[in-house]
Amino acid sequence: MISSTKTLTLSKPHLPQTTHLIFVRLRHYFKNMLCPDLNPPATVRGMQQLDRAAFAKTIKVPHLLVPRDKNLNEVCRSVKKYLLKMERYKPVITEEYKITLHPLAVQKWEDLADVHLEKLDIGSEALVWQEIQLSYENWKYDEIFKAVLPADKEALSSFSKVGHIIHLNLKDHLLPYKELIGEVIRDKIADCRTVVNKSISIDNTYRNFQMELLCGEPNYQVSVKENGCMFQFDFSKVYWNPRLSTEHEKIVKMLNKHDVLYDLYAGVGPFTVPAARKGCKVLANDLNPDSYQALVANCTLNKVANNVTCHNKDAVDFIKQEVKDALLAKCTEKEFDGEIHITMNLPAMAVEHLVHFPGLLKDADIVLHKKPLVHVYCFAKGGDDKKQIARELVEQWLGMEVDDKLKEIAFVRNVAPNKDMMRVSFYLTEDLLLGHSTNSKKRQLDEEQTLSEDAKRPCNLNEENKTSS
Ligand SMILES: C[S@@+](CC[C@H](N)C(=O)[O-])C[C@H]1O[C@@H](n2cnc3c(N)ncnc32)[C@H](O)[C@@H]1O
Repeated sequence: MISSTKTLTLSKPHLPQTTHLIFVRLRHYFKNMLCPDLNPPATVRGMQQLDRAAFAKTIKVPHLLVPRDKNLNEVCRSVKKYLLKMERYKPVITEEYKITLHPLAVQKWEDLADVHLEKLDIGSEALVWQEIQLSYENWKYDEIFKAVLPADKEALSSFSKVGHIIHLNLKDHLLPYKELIGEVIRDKIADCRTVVNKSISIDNTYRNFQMELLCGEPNYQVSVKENGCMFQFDFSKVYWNPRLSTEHEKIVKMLNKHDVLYDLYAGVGPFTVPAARKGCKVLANDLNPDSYQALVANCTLNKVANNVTCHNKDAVDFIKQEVKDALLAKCTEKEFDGEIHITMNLPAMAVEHLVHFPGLLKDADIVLHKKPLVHVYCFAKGGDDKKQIARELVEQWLGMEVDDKLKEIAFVRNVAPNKDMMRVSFYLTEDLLLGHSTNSKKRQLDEEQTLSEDAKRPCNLNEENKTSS
């Protein structure tokens, strides 16, 4: 089944601010969570093995018994805002001419004064308190987690849905509850068949999450839709992050039909495939053989294989061979009226690979007609000015300042406290590519030989994977 990928954030109760007091009060007044009777039984707190039966409870709530000779629909419309709304609970029992009202909103007949039931010839004797049975079915997953998980610790805040898989990144204090959390999510989220948690032991050269199955089928082959394209891949073997869909879209929107794209860490194709669908010619590369296979397959799936050439190698080799050859051809091609874009989305180490661009075309006796635009991603940690941190990282590895080359520095997403993923978009100028502007910083780095073999190694991103979700 094809499904879109998304990130779900659990609702958090928040306190009213003075200026919006009345509005917020109204909005939250009827929130079921404020009414202890409507919450799951207190006895479920701390439950680690899901016992659905333990959620059963009987409560007394107000009902309107509508006389049989009245128009039930008309009465329902009048009291609509006072209905008891709960998951899988029908507040109007047509056969019995009975309407369940919210116990916080209606405690006495006068609470219904504003709907003027007397005009419908209904008197106060119609309001009665009767028992109803609630069960596990009547609560959403966030209400269940609020009732079960430790009240004094950080709640489960968000998770991602990738096809039929729900992907969690549980904090340590929630690990004892992981099976329960998995089961509740599978029960409550439509289309969810598998729930996984990011595991602690990490081998993440290829940026795929090491995951532990919490419940459901051990089937990680997913089909997802993003930016109008379909992607199929094994989520346990490749990188896919639904939180990046907006960023992918932003880059693809920058591209025009006659542009070319060099996608250095292409993954399964979220830049490559939509770009090729626009008509761009794409050179795509990924080191992970599983990503490469999925990339090739996704190009075929989306009928864009003719526009894409895929490679499966280290990005450093790709820069020095395919990108170099392509730049030599495109930058000097007078008839080429498009732009050249280079995407480098491997935030933990792509900036290091920038060191291979200065002087990349140095032996060529050419005049460049185009300035390729690089979109490089990085993590900016600490400090207040993340744009400045990102810029300095790029300058450090490029070995020069980027004042005259900069197009944009953009915030992409927050990955951990005080750590943001950023994009620096800058032009590779003729001076840079021909090696005329390499400054002492680059020479110093070269001399120290810190970059030669190190920058070719596949990344080891333990730190990022511990914190980002
Ligand atoms: C953060 S993911 C980005 C994937 C995709 N572009 C996206 O936006 O979702 C980084 C990708 O780089 C690949 N990768 C890691 N090290 C690499 C290297 N040295 N050379 C080329 N690709 C590499 C990983 O396999 C992974 O697919």
